[in-house]
Amino acid sequence: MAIPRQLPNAITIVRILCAPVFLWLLLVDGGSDGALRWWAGVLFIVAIATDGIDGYLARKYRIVTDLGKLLDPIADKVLTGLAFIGLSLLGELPWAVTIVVLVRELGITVHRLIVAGDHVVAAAWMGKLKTVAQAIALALALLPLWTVFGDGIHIVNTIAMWIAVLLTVASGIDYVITAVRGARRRGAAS
Ligand SMILES: O=P(O)(O)OC[C@H](O)CO
Repeated sequence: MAIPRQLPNAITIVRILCAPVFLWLLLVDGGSDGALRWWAGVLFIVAIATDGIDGYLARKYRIVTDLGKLLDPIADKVLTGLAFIGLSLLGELPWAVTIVVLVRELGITVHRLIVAGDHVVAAAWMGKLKTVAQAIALALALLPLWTVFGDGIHIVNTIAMWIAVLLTVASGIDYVITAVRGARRRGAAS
């Protein structure tokens, strides 16, 4: 069975378009734990879940494109970045955490775009693990689960967020080390 060649990239673009809608749902009533907050959390989970689907379809049907390779991580970062910003705007996450995450995400994105003409910086395994950890931590923080499980859930949320932030920093350092080693190798070869 064949699928339209542009389907994976179309899914990626839908993920980007979901991001502002999700942020609006989160902020529109001040982040209160009503229906809109639940919808914000559900939309975030559905949108971030498509991250696995577009990549899977592209690989399965051998329709991986350079555009897709660049667009896919950007779509993740728009969605997770707005989630971090939204939680900080609501006063539920320190801005220091959000800034550290945004600097790391922006850094790897700018690096990818700068070297794109020369080589592709593929997502490393630690980067993929980081995205999963961020998705779990953000989903836990966005859904008003305290209305179901009580305030104890905040301890789980805090631990999940720490794991996500540590992986974010560690995977950023991993990319820097890989980039420096690659530059040295290319320098030695020329
Ligand atoms: O390491 P990053 O920041 O490029 O993220 C990895 C991608 O999100 C995996 O889809």
